[in-house]
Amino acid sequence: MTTDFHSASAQTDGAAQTTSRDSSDALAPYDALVLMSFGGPNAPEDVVPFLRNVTAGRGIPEERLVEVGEHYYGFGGKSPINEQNIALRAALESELRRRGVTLPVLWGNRNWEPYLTDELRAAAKGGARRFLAVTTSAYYSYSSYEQYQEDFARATAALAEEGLDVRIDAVPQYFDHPGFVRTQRRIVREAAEELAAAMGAGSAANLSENVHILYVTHSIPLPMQEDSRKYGLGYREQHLKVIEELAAELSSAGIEWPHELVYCSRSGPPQNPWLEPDVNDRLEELATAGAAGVLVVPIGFVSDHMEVKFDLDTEARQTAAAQGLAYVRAATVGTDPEFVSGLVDLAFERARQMRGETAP
Ligand SMILES: CC1=C(CCC(=O)O)c2cc3nc(cc4[nH]c(cc5[nH]c(cc1n2)c(C)c5CCC(=O)O)c(CCC(=O)O)c4C)C(CCC(=O)O)=C3C
Ligand SMILES: [Fe+2]
Repeated sequence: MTTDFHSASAQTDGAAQTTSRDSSDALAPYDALVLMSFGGPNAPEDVVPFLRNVTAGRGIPEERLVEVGEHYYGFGGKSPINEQNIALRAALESELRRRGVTLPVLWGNRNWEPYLTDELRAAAKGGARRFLAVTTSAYYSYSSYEQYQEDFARATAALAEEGLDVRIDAVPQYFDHPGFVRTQRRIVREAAEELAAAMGAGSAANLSENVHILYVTHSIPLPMQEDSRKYGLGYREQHLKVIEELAAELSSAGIEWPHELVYCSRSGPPQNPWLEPDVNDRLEELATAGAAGVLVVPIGFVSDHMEVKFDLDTEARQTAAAQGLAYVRAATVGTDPEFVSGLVDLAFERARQMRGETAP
């Protein structure tokens, strides 16, 4: 997998030097687009060193690390996230080519190979200097946004020490961007029909049983939630804004199921408060209150990585089954063409701003 990437990057390093500005004007002054992500293990022997990278100095209890390690071992020690990022990188590249842009698309991570700093170094040695990053998180908070900004600063500083003067800018988070929201609208409509079909109804609008929608995102500690309010809308409220749009979409299709925002993947010491309720707790409560089915919509995640595969497709699905609830988990945006095209629109927009053609 890394081999694949390195051969792609070897080609693109050359391109950064030789590509004429003409074909790449839409992203000038940038020399490359960078897909920035979290990273995940590729094999069982990667799991412990990966978890050490993630939690370095962050006070995650040992029991939690063992538990999360088990999630990865349960999937052969391999996170799905890397293949998903390889696919997203390729989709971004195709969309750029379709629009006549020949710039390379690099892929770098915070916690596992290919590491951001290494990928930037290779590109910089090929002559690239200015990078525009797109991250795999749609929302603003310390973990989903600022930590990536810190990664960019750290990589830039490390390369400066080596005499490589690079600069990285990023597109804004995109939870409220049309490419993301329209894709989620389509996804939620399709998933509602899937649940209706699973429950034997002809259509979602005609489903008369007691069904609920649980929109799911990654829990964060309450102080991190509080801090995220500096972005205008806090982390939780950014999700509520997306949910409002999705509820309107469903309503226009005659689907008025009750819905709420719930959380998964809580970690940290039990005495520290995190955003609640947990998806599993709500599934049990809803079943007790007479619900017959649930639609779980992972709006907090852009692809089916470990939180989705384990916390939702494994654990929450089991909870629902034990309660006799019909359960459908909606797709994530993944490499949906409308989503990918929206990311490229954002990159073009950022480049226009950088060239002084539009106001930031
Ligand atoms: C908001 C948020 C996103 C954003 C949504 C997004 O970006 O999609 C996200 C993404 C991810 N988090 C991931 C994995 C982990 N996160 C951890 C720990 C933590 N996450 C937190 C928050 C978030 N995390 C927090 C506040 C912690 C504890 C403190 C800390 O350590 O900062 C831990 C340590 C063990 C544990 O405590 O669970 C692991 C292994 C993976 C990879 C999955 C894969 O391999 O497929 C991905 C994409
Ligand atoms: Fe996380």
